[in-house]
Amino acid sequence: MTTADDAAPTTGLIELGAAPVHLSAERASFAYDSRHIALAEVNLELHEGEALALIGPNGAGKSTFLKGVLGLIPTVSGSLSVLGQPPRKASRRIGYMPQSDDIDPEFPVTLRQVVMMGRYRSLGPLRWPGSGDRRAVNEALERVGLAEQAGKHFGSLSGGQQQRGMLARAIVSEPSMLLLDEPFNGLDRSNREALLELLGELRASGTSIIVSTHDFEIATAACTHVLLLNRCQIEFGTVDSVLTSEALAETFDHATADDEAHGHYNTGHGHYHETGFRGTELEGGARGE
Ligand SMILES: Nc1ncnc2c1ncn2[C@@H]1O[C@H](COP(=O)(O)OP(=O)(O)OP(=O)(O)O)[C@@H](O)[C@H]1O
Repeated sequence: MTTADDAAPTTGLIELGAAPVHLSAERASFAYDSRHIALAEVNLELHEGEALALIGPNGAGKSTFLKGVLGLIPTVSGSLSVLGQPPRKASRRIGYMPQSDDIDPEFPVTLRQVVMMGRYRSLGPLRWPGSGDRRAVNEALERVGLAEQAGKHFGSLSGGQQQRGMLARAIVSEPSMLLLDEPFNGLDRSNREALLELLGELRASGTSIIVSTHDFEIATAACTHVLLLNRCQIEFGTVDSVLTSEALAETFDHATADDEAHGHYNTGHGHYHETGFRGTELEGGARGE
């Protein structure tokens, strides 16, 4: 058995002319405690500039996978290499936008200060932000269309603006890889389109992206690859090859069967019915029909 930390560092270049490998998982399994595997047997490879959508019901393991890539939870079997390194060592080169944030809206902090938090890891313990850091913050705010709000109290911004601020924080250190947990939730159409455009620009500059989403339209518009999950890998491949009605049925129906059989995890089956995810996208919008 190998673990992430045992994985041999690679140069990231697998063959002449190939794009560098940014993420490589071989039978990787993740756990929060020693008794329960939260997500089992992931096998995939993602290259520079590619984008991966994580799709599965509630409790399927999407956030768990992101935490595994960040090295916040261990790879308990198999191996995971991130940017050619074990996950914890690569985390400085990763930008992360969590699903919900820990910033109390009452906390007296400006948007500019929130974005500067994204520079602290690269600043190190004994260095104050310099002009380069301030320039990076301004540029990140510019990219998400919030330059004019920089001095505002973070808590006074709208929900969509706060989300864009968190995205600015995730990209301010120019990460090689960007992880986004449900970034499109609650965004209106124009904010969604602006985010899609920004993700396209980041990919064109070589950033790889992993995005957890419940939205097929986003997966198709923003991503090159899809990982279907339900506590284990159901399927991985290019968007066109994976988003078939059969694979989606397996991902979501399997959830119901397991949930009923074992009653031990939240599949979110009802949620997908309620939102029309299965009723609309699976039947009408899925590929391969
Ligand atoms: N901090 C934790 N400690 C122990 N188990 C956890 C923890 N967080 C998640 N899990 C378990 O790991 C499994 C996968 O959960 P995860 O949050 O990764 O799913 P998800 O696909 O991101 O769900 P959602 O769409 O609801 O955000 C679930 O069984 C969940 O209960």
